Amino acid sequence: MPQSHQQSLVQLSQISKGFNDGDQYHLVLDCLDLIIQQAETVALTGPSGSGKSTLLNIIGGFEYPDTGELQLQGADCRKWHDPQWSRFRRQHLGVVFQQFNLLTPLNVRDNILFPLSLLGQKWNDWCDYLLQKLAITELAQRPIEQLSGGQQQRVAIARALAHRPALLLADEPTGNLDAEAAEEVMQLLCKLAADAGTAILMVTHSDSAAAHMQRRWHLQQGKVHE
Ligand SMILES: Nc1ncnc2c1ncn2[C@@H]1O[C@H](COP(=O)(O)OP(=O)(O)OP(=O)(O)O)[C@@H](O)[C@H]1O
Repeated sequence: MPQSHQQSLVQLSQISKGFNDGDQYHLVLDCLDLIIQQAETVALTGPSGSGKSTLLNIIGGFEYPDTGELQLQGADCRKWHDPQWSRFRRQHLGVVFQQFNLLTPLNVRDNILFPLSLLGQKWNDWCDYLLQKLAITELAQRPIEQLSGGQQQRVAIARALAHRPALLLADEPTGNLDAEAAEEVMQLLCKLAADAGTAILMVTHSDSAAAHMQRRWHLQQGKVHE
């Protein structure tokens, strides 16, 4: 994949996306333009139903736009199909959702190892560092179902950053936590992403979570306002 220091990590040009609702077409994203630079952190806010998750899904290749251009690290993704998207996600993308999507039959360590093993990588010092910083070292052998919501959230963050992705997509990553835990997790997330050189695009309804990001975008009526 082509790369240079000046190259944007994510570039959306004139992206539109809508859904059929009965016999009505509902336009959700309306000719959106946006750029995310390498290692930049961005909060995405907006009313419920404004299209925040749809936008994240398009950038992650989980949904396709109706029209417009999407470039990731300079590569034109319009014609990508599953093998290319899967490869990009495995190598360059980390994802943290509100429902952590951890593999419940596995323990903490194996959940974090999983994305690495798909890349042919082994457990390494960075994994130990993630566990230590997230205060889950003691839980490494514990099955996921025996963890609290806050502990699972930390495992989800470790798993998302284990392969040092270029971009982390986070959808309400502190949505299940109380205010104090949310603040702590946001601080950790930002520090670890900075250590890994990872850019973040984070959907949130929380002003205090958004304040941790360098930039803040508000999505309303299909457009992003800064
Ligand atoms: N697969 C789909 N089929 C039909 N409509 C959809 C689909 N996905 C999303 N929508 C609609 O698109 C609009 C945007 O949804 P989206 O989930 O992106 O909003 P959101 O800003 O993330 O909302 P929230 O803050 O409530 O999570 C909503 O009206 C939703 O009903």
